[in-house]
Amino acid sequence: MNGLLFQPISKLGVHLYSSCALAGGAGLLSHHLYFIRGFHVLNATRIACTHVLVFTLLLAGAAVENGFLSGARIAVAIFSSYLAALFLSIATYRLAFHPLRRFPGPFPAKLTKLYGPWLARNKRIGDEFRFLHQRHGHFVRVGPNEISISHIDALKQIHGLQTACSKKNNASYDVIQFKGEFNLDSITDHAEHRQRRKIWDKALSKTTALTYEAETRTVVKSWLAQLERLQGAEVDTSLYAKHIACDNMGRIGYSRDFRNIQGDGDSLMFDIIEITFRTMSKLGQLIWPLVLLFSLPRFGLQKKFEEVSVAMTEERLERHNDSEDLHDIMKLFIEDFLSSKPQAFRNRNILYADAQAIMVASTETIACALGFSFFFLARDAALRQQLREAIAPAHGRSFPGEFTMAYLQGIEFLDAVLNETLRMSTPVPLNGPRTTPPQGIEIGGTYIPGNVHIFTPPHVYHRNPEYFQQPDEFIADRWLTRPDLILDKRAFFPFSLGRYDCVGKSLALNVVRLTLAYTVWHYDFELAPGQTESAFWDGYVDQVVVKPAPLKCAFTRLRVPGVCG
Ligand code: HEM
Repeated sequence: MNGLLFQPISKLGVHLYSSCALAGGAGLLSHHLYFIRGFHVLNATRIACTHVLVFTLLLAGAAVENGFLSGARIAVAIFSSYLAALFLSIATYRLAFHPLRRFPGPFPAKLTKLYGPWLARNKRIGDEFRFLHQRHGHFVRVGPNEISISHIDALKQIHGLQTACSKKNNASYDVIQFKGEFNLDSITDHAEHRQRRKIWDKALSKTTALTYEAETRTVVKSWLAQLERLQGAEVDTSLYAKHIACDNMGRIGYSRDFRNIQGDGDSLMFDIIEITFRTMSKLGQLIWPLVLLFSLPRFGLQKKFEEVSVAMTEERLERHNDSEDLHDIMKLFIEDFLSSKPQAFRNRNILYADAQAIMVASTETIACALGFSFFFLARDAALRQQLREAIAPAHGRSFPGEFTMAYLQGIEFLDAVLNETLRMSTPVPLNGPRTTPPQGIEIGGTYIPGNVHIFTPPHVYHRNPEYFQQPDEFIADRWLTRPDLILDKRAFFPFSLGRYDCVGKSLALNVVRLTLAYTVWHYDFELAPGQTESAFWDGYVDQVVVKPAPLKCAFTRLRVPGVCG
C-alpha cells in the first residue's frame, strides 16, 4: 500500500501534483461526508488525533522512500492540499450555501468561529455584541452557525415554557462536567434537568432563602466589623464584594466559614472559582480548544478547583453523618444522595458537579451585583441618602437595631436601586446559547433555520434604547416614579427566563439587599481621592460573569446610624 502511494511521489513532479490533487479530493469529501453532517465539536480530540496520526504516517512513508527532508516536504505538500481543500470547501459553504448566509453580520464571523476569541480580545464581549446589534439590527450572525437576537419576541419564544429550543447539540454546556456528570446549568436533557432542578428549587425557594438569613447577617456583620477596623483607610469595595459573596457562599452552601472578609481565609479561593469561566471567556464561543484542554489531565488552578470542590463535598458529607442539623444548600443534595432511591444525585460525581455549581454560580454573580451597587452609591450622596430614608421604616421592625429580609423585601426604592444596577451592569451579559429545533423557529417575522445556536444577550436588551430610555444612565427612579423611561419591561431579565432561569435569584437579592441596607445605615462612603469613575468603568472585565474593577472608597461611620451629617 505504502509502495503504491509513495512510488509516484518519490518521482516528484507531475506525480506529486496528482497526489496533492488526490489529497484535495479527500479534503472535499471529508467536508461533505463528515464535517457538514451533524455535530462534531465534542469529537475534537478524536479528530485532532486522527489528523496527527494520518500526517505522521504520511511523513513516515514519504521519509522512508525519499529521505527525511524531501519526505517532509512531500508530506507537508500533500497534507496542506488536503487542509486547503477542506477549509476552502468549508469557507465556500459558510459564505454561499449555509442556511444563515443571508443574515447580516461581520464578514469574519460568517467564515470562522475564530472570530469569537477576536471579539473577546478586550474582555468586553457583552459590549461587542451590543455594537454588532447597533450596526446590524435585531438578528446578527456572530459565528458561522450562531445568531444573536435582540428582538423582544425572542425572549418568550426561546426561553418560554412552551419553547422548542433547547441546550442540546451545543458544546458550550457539554464541556462543563465533572468526570462525565453535568451540573444543573450544563444538563441538556429536559427530563434530567427537571429532576435535579426540583431539589435545587427546594434548597433555594423564596421561603428557604429566608432561612439562610442569619448566616448572611453574620457575614454582613463581619463586613461592618472589618470597616470598623479599617477606619480611615481606603477600602476596595470590589474586593470586599468578592469576600462577602465568597463567605456567604461558604456558609449557605456548605456551612463553612471561609473568613475572607477578616483576611485570614484562602486568598486563592476566588481565583480558583473563576478559572473555568476565565478560560472560556478568552475563547469567545469557540469550544473545541476547551474540549481538547479538558481531555488532558487537569493542571494548575483547574486542578485545584476540582480538588477544593471534592474536599469540601467530602467534608460536608462527613459532617452530615455526624449531625443532620446543619442547614445549607448541600444538605438537600446529600439527603437525596444518601436516600434509598435518589431522584437526582445518583452518584458522588453528580454531587461534586453541583458542589462546583454552588461555588461558581453564587459567588461571582453576587460579587458583581454588590461591586456595582457600591459604585453607583459611592458616586452619589443623594442616592445614598434616599436609600437610607427608604429603608428606615424597615429598621428594627423584627428585632431591635436590625434589618430583616422580611421587611427589606418590601422596600421599593431598594429594589429600584438593585434593578437599575442589574440593568446597567448585568452580571451575566450573554447568557448561555440555545439551539433551534430541527424545523427552525420564526421570531418577529424572521425565520431562523433548525439546529442553529442562538443568543439573547441580556446586556444588549438592558442597554437598548428601544426598551429603555436613556439606557446608559443610572436612573433608579425609572422603576418607580419615571415609568416612562421603561419602554418594555420584558427586556429586563438579569436572571434569565424560563425553565433554565436562575435558581438562586431570591437568595442573591436577599444577600445584596441586606448588605446594602446595613452598609448605608451605618456608614457614609464616597469615591476615595484619586479614584475616578472612568477608571472603574474602563477596568471591569467580562469573563462570562462580569468582574468589577477595584474601587477605592472612603468610609465614615455615622455617629447616629441612619442619619448622615
Ligand atoms: C446577582 C446574582 C445572580 C445573577 C445575576 C444570576 C444570573 C443567572 C443567569 C442569567 C442564569 C442563566 C444562565 C444561562 O441561561 O446560561 C443563571 C442560572 C443559574 N444560577 Fe444564577 N445568578 C445569580 C446568583 C445565583 C446564586 C446566588 C445561585 C446559587 C447557587 C445561582 C445559581 C444558578 C444556577 C444553579 C443556575 C442554573 C439554573 C438551571 O439551569 O436550572 N445563581 N443565573
